[in-house]
Amino acid sequence: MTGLQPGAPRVTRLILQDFRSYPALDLPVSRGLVALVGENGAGKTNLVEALSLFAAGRGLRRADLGDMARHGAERFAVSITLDSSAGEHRLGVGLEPGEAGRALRRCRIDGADAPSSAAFAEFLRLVWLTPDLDGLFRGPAGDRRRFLDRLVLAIDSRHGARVNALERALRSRNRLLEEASADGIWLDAVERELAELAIAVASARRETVERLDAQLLAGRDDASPFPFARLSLIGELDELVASLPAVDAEDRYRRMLRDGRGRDATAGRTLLGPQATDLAVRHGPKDLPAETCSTGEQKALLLGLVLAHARLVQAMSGMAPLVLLDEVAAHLDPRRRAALYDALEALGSQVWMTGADPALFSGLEGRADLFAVSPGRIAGA
Ligand SMILES: Nc1ncnc2c1ncn2[C@@H]1O[C@H](COP(=O)(O)OP(=O)(O)OP(=O)(O)O)[C@@H](O)[C@H]1O
Repeated sequence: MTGLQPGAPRVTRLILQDFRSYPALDLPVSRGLVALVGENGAGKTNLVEALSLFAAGRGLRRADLGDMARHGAERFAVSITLDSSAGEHRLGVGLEPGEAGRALRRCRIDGADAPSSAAFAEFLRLVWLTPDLDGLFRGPAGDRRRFLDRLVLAIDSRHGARVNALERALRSRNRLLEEASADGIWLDAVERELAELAIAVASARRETVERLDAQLLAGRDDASPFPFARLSLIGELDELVASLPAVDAEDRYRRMLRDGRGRDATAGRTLLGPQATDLAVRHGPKDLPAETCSTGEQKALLLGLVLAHARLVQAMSGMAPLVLLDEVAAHLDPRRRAALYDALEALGSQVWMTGADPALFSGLEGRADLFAVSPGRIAGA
């Protein structure tokens, strides 16, 4: 598989130092499709996790950086050489011991310090699918919100900072509501900030959901083994944002917050807002809620969604995103697996896949970089 669009960002070298199970690794990569094969616990997910650190926000395991340093090590470094239409660049992420025993995240671009991982968005975008997401449609709404925010983040790297600020503002309001003697002026100020952030978060989510839904619908192919999904947002605030200009929605939400102080104080949390939104997903061809579909159908739906998202990221950022598929091929029957490889080829992105069984990638000899992973090291297969 060549499959890579001319100019699409691709990793040509991955270097790890004391990252997870790898004391040191220097991996040259040449193709658009990269398959990592090895036994359970060999270190395949660790490698895609290392790449996920170049996305804004948390990595694909949502782990703390401190847990990523190899047991016994205080620091780690992950560095990639990235080739794209913007030329060749060296990007790095690491953890270094800082003052007073506090570890510090370091981000580097071509040898210079970068403020945060959001700065990498100028060079590459990432999307991923992991086994954790298998139960997404049946699981709690909070997991779908997190998934949704990750979809937004791949398009708009400022979304992570927005969501973090919203969570801080919600905590401040909830704390003030707990204090019986809370000063109304403080509450007004916190609610003003909260309303502004809430509308910004809800609008960014809405924009992504609308675009992605349109992308899914435009690419619908009823014969495809990856059925198209239909997406919508459920939530009172989302209805406000859909029906009013942003400034009016913000005013209305601020009033709702003020009127709901008593109710929220009793509940111990802010009941209304983007923290209560849910992402509704339907199986397009069957017109049924995703959570009522079979396990295999849900997986195929999710895969179709992630592939459409990758296309949307490309359309909006001008960059074919790196795609990380952890343990995805193993769940597919042979027809769907062959269709997946065709779809990935058509995507034009660099795609990193993991799997425990070499037979999963047997159709890809000569078309993909196949690496045999064993604890702490990798051999070309
Ligand atoms: N900070 C760390 N230091 C050293 N080893 C670590 C660290 N974190 C995880 N590991 C080791 O990495 C291994 C897990 O690697 P990984 O999750 O990449 O496996 P995998 O090949 O994806 O396996 P599976 O097929 O079971 O998903 C485990 O043996 C674990 O003990």
